[in-house]
Amino acid sequence: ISSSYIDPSHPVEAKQITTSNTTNPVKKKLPNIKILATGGTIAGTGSTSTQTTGYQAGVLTPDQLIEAVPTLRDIANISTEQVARIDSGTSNTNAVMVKLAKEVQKELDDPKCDGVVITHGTDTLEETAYFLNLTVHSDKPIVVVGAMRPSTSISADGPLNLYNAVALAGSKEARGMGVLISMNDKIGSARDTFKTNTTEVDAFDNQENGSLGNIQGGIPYFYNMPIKKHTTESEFDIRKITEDNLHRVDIVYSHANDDRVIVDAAVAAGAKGIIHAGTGNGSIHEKTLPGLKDAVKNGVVVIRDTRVPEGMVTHEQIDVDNHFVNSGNINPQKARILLMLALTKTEDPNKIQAYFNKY
Ligand SMILES: NC(=O)C[C@H](N)C(=O)O
Repeated sequence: ISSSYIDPSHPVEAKQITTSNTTNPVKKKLPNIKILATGGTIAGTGSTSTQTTGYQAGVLTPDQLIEAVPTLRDIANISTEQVARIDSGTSNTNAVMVKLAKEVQKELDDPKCDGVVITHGTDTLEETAYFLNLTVHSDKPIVVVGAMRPSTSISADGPLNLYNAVALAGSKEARGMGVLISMNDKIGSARDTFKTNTTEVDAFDNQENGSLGNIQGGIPYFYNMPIKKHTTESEFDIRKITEDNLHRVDIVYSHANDDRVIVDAAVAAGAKGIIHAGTGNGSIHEKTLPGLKDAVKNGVVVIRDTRVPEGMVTHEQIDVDNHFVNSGNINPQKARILLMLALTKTEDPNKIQAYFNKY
């Protein structure tokens, strides 16, 4: 991999590599895959081959990414587009997600396109993937992929991750599975996959929700399918959503000695929704609770979620005393995505609870 990748001793300026819009002459039997690039570490460069933190994300163009993996041409007809060029930890926004989702929809609506791969920074990859899972309408494969080491690193993980993602996007097995996250030879659903490690290559996991499968030798093997509704069965539709439709939703992280200050600040900032990442089974500190009750009185929807990675917060019905919606087993950052979308339809906590049960 590293020999076909950029020589780490000579970090290359974007301009020095010939970029091209001309892909291989179309080979009949290969799937047509669109790569939509958004930046991230997969397109990042460092100043030495051992720099694995503090590098610059989103430097390489998508054509540079595919030039680094020549065997991609053997498995797909690839075309590329740069949708954003950001570090997803510092610069991802609702606007970027909306723009990307509209692009994904546009590509998949083209009968000639067989699947889409999105290259993305890993920090907020799970949020973008879940947004796409709930808003794009297509049963064609949609695969989101990133890397933990920059392209210039020894044993960079980007090339194989990208190869696997393209193989997955071109497979018939991935059809109808919703948006998939493919990293480190694993396949996970956008809903149930999340980042669990700050720097290691094996940074994404599904924990108790389980993975969907693995990729070996460029072949995807599925063992499970997502049970929660997605893509073609979703009530949310990116063709009808703009950035302006998405209300402010804040996440409040609970802790010992907590109080209502952050909740009040969120309400003052105009939040229409608050995800309360409580302790344990969605516990809310007694000093925070009055703030959340007042928020509800002011028309804010409160989701009772947890900061604990596994287990669920009592499901299926709202907290009748306080009109808080229970999150089920979705983590706070994904709950923010779902609540933003739910608020485009209703402010009724009972209806929003139904969305949390379904998606
Ligand atoms: N590994 C990565 O991609 C991290 C990077 N900060 C990003 O999210 O863009």
